[in-house]
Amino acid sequence: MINVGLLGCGNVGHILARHAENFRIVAVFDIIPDRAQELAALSHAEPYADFDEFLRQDTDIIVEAASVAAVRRYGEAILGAGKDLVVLSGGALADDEFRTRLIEAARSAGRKIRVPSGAVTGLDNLKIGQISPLQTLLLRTTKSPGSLGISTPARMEIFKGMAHECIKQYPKNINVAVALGLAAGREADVELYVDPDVERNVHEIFAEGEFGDIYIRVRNVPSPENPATSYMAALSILTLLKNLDNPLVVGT
Ligand SMILES: NC(=O)C1=CN([C@@H]2O[C@H](COP(=O)(O)OP(=O)(O)OC[C@H]3O[C@@H](n4cnc5c(N)ncnc54)[C@H](OP(=O)(O)O)[C@@H]3O)[C@@H](O)[C@H]2O)C=CC1
Ligand SMILES: O=C([O-])CC(=O)C(=O)O
Repeated sequence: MINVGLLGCGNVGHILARHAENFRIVAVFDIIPDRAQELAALSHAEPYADFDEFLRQDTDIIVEAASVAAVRRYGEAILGAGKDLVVLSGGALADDEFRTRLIEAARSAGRKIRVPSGAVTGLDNLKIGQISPLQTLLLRTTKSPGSLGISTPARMEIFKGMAHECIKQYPKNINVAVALGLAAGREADVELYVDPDVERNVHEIFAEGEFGDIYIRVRNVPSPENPATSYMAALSILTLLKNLDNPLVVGT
């Protein structure tokens, strides 16, 4: 059984706790200690208000489901402590200098940084872009205005540009764009829309290269406690944890 340390006790943290079947959450940490206490009670884990103490616990892997800021603040320490790290807030890796440092910390410690597919599909074979560069990589995301704290009567484009700029402006909403780029070996262009007529978080991926072209549309059900976060993101981490020890690896 894999011992997991959970960094971030919000919406995704709760879904993981409710479905912890082939792993055990042993330690939890959140910037808000009451949230850690509450989730610890639900998952039979120990809550920690002190991050260093959290890190000293007997965990194999730390799952980050907190924020871009949390990855930046704690990522290197987690790897340095000899733990693997699952990064859901992959937007933190848009910063070249930080990403290089984090990868170096993982290499030195002989550990892995795992970026789950999160709220999209297709990361597996978009990796062919690392071999045969993609000419086009575009993510068009549409969410409800309320999930971004915006009010508008009609569909509205709120961002158009590169992923590393978009994640600076919307760090809780477009981590998927950075993950796409990391998989494909080139940064994604992003168009971000809010639309009062959508009830789902819609991610459309357009890619083109020597291989041909791809169009993927993911129409995600928002998760119950945070409509900006798709339920699929939590399922993606559960799947990653389920397969960690599986000798059979399917998908590129
Ligand atoms: N890659 C992907 O596909 C996806 C990524 N995400 C990302 O995953 C993360 C988790 O999502 P979700 O569970 O819905 O978010 P929530 O806001 O529901 O939960 C996050 C929890 O982590 C806490 N937290 C934030 N920063 C820190 C920190 N520095 N140290 C400790 N705790 C911290 C939050 O506290 P507080 O509320 O005070 O900030 C909150 O309690 C978000 O960053 C989100 O953007 C989400 C969906 C898809
Ligand atoms: O959950 C989603 O649909 C995407 C998301 O919030 C993110 O990538 O940060």
